[in-house]
Amino acid sequence: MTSETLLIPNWKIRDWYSTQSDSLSKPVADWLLEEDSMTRRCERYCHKVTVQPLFEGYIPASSLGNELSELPTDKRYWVREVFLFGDTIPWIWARTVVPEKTLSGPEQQLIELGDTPLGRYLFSQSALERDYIQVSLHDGLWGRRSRLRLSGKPLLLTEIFLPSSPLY
Ligand SMILES: C=C(O[C@@H]1C=C(C(=O)O)C=C[C@H]1O)C(=O)O
Repeated sequence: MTSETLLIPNWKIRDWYSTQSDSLSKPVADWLLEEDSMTRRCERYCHKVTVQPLFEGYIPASSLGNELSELPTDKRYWVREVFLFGDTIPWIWARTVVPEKTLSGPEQQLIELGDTPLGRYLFSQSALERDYIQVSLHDGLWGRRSRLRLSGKPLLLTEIFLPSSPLY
């Protein structure tokens, strides 16, 4: 299955709704409620994790869906969408939305990640906090949305677990 056939329609992300987490089986909950790096978790299930950026750039608030209600108002937002691969298999589609005000100081590195997994930066920062994790089930695919903070500055991370992911 090529990555092109796995594009997750953004409208699904914009119309995100959370699913009652009490409906989770333990194996699925272990994945979705992972507090540590998802990249590091995936590395336990393959030889190499790689990330393929699909989109990186600034977008206005008007292009965000209900992600806007989870983030402070800002002039524009840095959006990064990637596929995360376990060896050659696409396992996760991820979308990160970062208010421009978050991109101050060392967080400016977030716009220079390229094919470096976001987790390599996030989990090297002592000032990383996770406000919450919401879980969701869209068309049979489990997903989670985390609001993270770096030195108190927020960003929103949505991860959709693709059919070949070891979560299933
Ligand atoms: C956020 C992490 O990194 C992974 C890589 C991402 C990226 O490179 O944009 C996004 C989400 C994760 O699946 C993580 O390791 O927890």
